[in-house]
Amino acid sequence: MSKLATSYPSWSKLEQLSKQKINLREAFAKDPQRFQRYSRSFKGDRVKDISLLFDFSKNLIDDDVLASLISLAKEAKVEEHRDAMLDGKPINGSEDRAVLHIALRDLEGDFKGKDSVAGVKEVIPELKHMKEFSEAVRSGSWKGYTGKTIKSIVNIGIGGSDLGPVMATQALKPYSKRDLDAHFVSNIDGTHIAETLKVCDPETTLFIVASKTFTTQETITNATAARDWFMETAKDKAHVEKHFVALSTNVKAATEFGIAEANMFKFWDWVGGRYSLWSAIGLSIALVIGYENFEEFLKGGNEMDRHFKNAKLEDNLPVLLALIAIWYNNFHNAQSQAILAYDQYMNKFADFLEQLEMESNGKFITSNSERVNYETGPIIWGQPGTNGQHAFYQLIHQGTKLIPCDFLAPVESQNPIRGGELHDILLSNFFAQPEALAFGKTEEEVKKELGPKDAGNTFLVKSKVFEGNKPTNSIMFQKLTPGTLGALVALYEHKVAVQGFVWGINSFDQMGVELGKVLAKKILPVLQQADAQKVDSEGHDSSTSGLIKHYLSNRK
Ligand SMILES: O=P(O)(O)OC[C@H]1O[C@@H](O)[C@@H](O)[C@@H](O)[C@@H]1O
Repeated sequence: MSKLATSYPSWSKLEQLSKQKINLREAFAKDPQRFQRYSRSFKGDRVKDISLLFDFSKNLIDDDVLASLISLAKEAKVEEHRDAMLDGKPINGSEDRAVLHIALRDLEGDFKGKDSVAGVKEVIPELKHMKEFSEAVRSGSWKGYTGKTIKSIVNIGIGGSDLGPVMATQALKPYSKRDLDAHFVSNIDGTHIAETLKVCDPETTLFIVASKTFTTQETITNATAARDWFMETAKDKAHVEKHFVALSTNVKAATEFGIAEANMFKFWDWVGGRYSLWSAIGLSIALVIGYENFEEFLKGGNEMDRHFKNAKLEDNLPVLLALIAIWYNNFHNAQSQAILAYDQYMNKFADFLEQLEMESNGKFITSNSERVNYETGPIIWGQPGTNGQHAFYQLIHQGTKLIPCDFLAPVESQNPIRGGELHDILLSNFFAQPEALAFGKTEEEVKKELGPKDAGNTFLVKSKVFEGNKPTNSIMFQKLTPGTLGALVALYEHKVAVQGFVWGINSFDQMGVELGKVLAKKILPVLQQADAQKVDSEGHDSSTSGLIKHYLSNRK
């Protein structure tokens, strides 16, 4: 059973340690080996193109802090929780489910403990189905109802059934089949599907209805709208099977929607939505980058799984990433964390991590049903570099909030424009920003720089001071290959799990998304009946009633 994290001896020790201010200028000056001491490298042993360098030396840590964070992980039994997860124990207690996204990428059978869990043995046959189907569509042997090759795919899904595929297809665009357009429709705002259908041809479009539960209102409604649009041209229901496939754990509901069993790609209840891009939900990824590349992506995830299982805590990348974030979240009052990827292909990476981290760890109840008396998951946000530099970095450098940042960048660009000049400029920024954040600029330095003419202008001088001491992680990877992306995603997945283990919460349910859904379902009939009189009898507060009535009396 999980305890309150504040009950661990190391928690109090860390509270003490957080009172001693670590100054990064002094720490680096004192220790020429600081980078060597606080960085780790990681190489794939099966997927050879994976090579990561994780530098955490620009953090407000020293050996004492690090040792106490590691002790905290031990006291919270992170290794035992990890092993229970990898063994397929039902660690998602509120739903009594195993948490086995690792099984989806365990192609070589490294994790035996999970094999008795129902569904695990179906992973490989289901992958075979995805392989055959994606190859048929990509090669052109799968034809639409008029005998034409598929030119567009439209993934209709939301949350985990959207964000992972969107992020990964963007990230791996260099590996994509350029003559196959991929679209993603998620929002129930009719604009999303309308604008997508405008650029699609019913004869050459394949719709992928992606929904774990197959009950999600947005997805089922958008899929129904897509089917209506398709039927306007195709007329005959029998043509649906050439143009609609389903990705789901709910075979019954997908069948009721009219999707033939042969066009269903299954997964299992032990795959959480935000962990589902490795499952059938990744079909759009396989279609875009090809099955072999998709498999490399899976293998990259598995490289990180084995590292997570085998590396000692001091060298374990997900553990270190998690503990460092806990250090700021719980001992320095940091409310948020920024994800800053210096790779344009990763422009959806922060969006993806938003769900991964915030839906997983935005919880106030421990697995022991106690209310936590400490902060849990931070707010995750970000934009790719260098765009963010010209937008919100001002606040990170000189604002009043502490925002720890993860900087990520590839050594090799996929697009070495002007002989690599643009990439050098990009990377010069990737190196410069964490340096500026860590070391800042003192008043003396500002005065010196301004020279005698302006050094007496106090407001100017003070405005130009950078206090520095802002913590960052830097993660460099060789190149954004499918394997590397797999390893990076798994790195963050396990980071989230470790944090949940320390905070004693269940990172694998998402009860907090339910209440709003229930209330919306109650309000919808009132909007459909357009009965403004009835609104008052529905028992809403005056604000909600007022807003509904405003809508009903003003809509056309
Ligand atoms: O894949 P389906 O079942 O449509 O769910 C889509 C999304 O729904 C949300 O409310 C959350 O529960 C997410 O975790 C999930 O990914």
